[in-house]
Amino acid sequence: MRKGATMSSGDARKIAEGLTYLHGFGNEHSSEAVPGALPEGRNSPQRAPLGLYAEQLSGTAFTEPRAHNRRSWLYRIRPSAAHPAFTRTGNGSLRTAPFTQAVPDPNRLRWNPLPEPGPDTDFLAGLWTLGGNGDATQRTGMAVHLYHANRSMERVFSDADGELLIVPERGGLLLRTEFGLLHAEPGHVALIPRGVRFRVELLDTESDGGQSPTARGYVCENYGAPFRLPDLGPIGANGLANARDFRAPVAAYEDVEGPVEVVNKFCGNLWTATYDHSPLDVVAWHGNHVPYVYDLRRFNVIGTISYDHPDPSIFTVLTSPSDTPGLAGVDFVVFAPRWLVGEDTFRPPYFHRNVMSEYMGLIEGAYDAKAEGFVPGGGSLHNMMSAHGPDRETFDRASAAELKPQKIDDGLAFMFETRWPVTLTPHATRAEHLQQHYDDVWQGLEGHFHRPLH
Ligand SMILES: O=C(O)Cc1cc(O)ccc1O
Ligand SMILES: [Fe+2]
Repeated sequence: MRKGATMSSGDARKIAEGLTYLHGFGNEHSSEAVPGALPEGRNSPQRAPLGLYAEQLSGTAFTEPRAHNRRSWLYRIRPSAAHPAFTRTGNGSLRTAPFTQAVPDPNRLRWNPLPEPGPDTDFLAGLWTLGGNGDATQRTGMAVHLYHANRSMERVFSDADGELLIVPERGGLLLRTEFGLLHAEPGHVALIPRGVRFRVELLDTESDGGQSPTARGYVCENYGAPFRLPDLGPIGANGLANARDFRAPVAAYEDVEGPVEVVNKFCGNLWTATYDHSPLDVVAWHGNHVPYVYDLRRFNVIGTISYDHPDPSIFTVLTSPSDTPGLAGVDFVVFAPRWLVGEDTFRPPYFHRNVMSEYMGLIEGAYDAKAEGFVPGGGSLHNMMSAHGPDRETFDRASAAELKPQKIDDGLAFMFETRWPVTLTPHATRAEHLQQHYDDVWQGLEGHFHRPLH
């Protein structure tokens, strides 16, 4: 039995709240849980320190430009190669690109939150794929997943198909990774790089009294180039998500012998193997292919101080560039608390049709383009060129509002914006929580044209 298998969510919370971190996105970090575990001056000495095994984990091709190259060196009790064969296991509600089973839908679509999970649902079992694009085997595109869980994972998971951007909406998470531990609460995001093994444990909250923690949220699975911070151009050297606010774990390892189930997502399917030890056995590491947590409230929001509503690209936290400059495979965008001061300006999001496809979710509160129906844990999809924008109520209110400086601080929404249309999974098209009359929010936007008199 692994250490921690009987740990309560209260104990996990104590651990989560006591964690220390390394700071900075993309840094060449290093950490050792035992002094002397990290070799000096070379990556792969003839004998690694303390009898550990040295192993490289590559997130980009060896030959990619230095500025974008991602890899880490891990010094571990057993090499990752020491494992039995994987065999297929059920995929649950997890699906992978290419998404070919449903016809791509030009309609505006909106979902309520996932229903409560069935008994004994861990994070992996609770993943429910909404849709996506590209092809995981080609390392292009992305998938939108939601999750709901009511128990901590005991097994370990890794995703060969892409990196995972986890966006908790309900319930804190303790992420035990090969690199160490991370704590993510609603309002934070966690980024698990491709191939990194991890386990998600649920943290109790005051409201559940430690009895039955539940967790819910969103996941962007990015099959493409690893997320990076966007260039800032004329904004300057600072702003948006500041690199130093990304926190990486310090090394922490499990020295555990005995059966541990390890599940590997590979080209769309889940494969399982029972190891005779925990693969979270990394005693020291260095590199830049590392997991992070980031508090979205640290986002330095930049917007107009004169007039007009800037395009939401100004709210980009992380971007996965594609092979066309400026055209993201997927952008992760946050609508964080901010002041609106634009003069003679329709301040909420404008009406628009976008070549990019927009999946939006809500972590907390409300969103300034929608008066009702877009709720925390729910989501909307406005696919390529679909016409959308403020609902009628928002349009009426914002068109008449007195334009005093106004603080928007009653919500936290986000968007996964992707260059390819999002095709749904069959279960997303027929889900009970798919709203039936979303189009109605734009009903009653009547013509007010002052026609010229002839
Ligand atoms: O559709 C949305 O709500 C997202 C969005 C926000 C915004 O401020 C401008 C354009 C846009 O697509
Ligand atoms: Fe939009």
